[in-house]
Amino acid sequence: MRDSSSSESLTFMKMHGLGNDFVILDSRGRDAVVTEALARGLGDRHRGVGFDQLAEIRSSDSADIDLDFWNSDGSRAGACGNATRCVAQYMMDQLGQDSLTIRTTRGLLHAERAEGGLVAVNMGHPQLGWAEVPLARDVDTLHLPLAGDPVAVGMGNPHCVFFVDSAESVDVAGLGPRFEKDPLFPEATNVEFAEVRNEGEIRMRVWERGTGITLACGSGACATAVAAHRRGLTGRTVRMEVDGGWLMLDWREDGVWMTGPTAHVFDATLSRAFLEAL
Ligand SMILES: N[C@@H](CCC[C@H](N)C(=O)O)C(=O)O
Repeated sequence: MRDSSSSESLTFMKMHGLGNDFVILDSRGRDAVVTEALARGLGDRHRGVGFDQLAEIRSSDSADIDLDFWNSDGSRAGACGNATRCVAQYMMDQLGQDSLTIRTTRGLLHAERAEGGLVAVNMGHPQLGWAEVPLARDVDTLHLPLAGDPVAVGMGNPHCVFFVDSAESVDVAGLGPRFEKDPLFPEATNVEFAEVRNEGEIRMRVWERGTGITLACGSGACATAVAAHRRGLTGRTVRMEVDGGWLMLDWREDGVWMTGPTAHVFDATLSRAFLEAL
């Protein structure tokens, strides 16, 4: 999907990782095209294309690519694990490489092909201090002063992880937006509900900041694995079942690795009329 822009139209890819779905624009070799209005317009599942996140690939002078993310409400996201894996798959195929370096606002990330056609990405070291998450004030990130005793973890974006007896019975649509905008999180937060099945397996459901319920959240899966290990509930390696399938998480010396599938659904072109109406 190169040569993706002209004054009249804009081509894009639709990909997903476990049903966490993305519109991806390849803007290498040209000026960035994404604005808040474009993200919101494209993110509309009725009048646009629909996505959980929009990712824009840019030329990089310090990595294979630079990568920026937006949520469907037009807000910026500092990290998106599943979109990073999808873009890595696309770029590794296109460049004929087995690994890729990606510069995001989170820092330099490393992705590589994994067994069985899966893609792994090192999402970096978790941010465990209150100011890094970020939180509004100095509190213990392992026991937030909120109902339900959640854990806060930053993965380049904020996460609030609740441990529950049954993930299936949680009212994610009701509780998610309530905690997303809690004043303890000055930049709002993603909200995860995790049921630890055993020390190597977690069931997790998620409410994403700026998007709502999604079938998977890669950075949320990383944050949940970190929170569970910090609480002494699991080892450093876990299998995680999300609504869209399974992810593997491994909190290593060099960061939190996440491995899972990606899918390229279609390529298409936005009409000039759509772009002009934004
Ligand atoms: N789906 C993502 C996370 C997307 C960003 C999030 N909604 C935010 O605003 O931080 C993932 O796979 O990590």
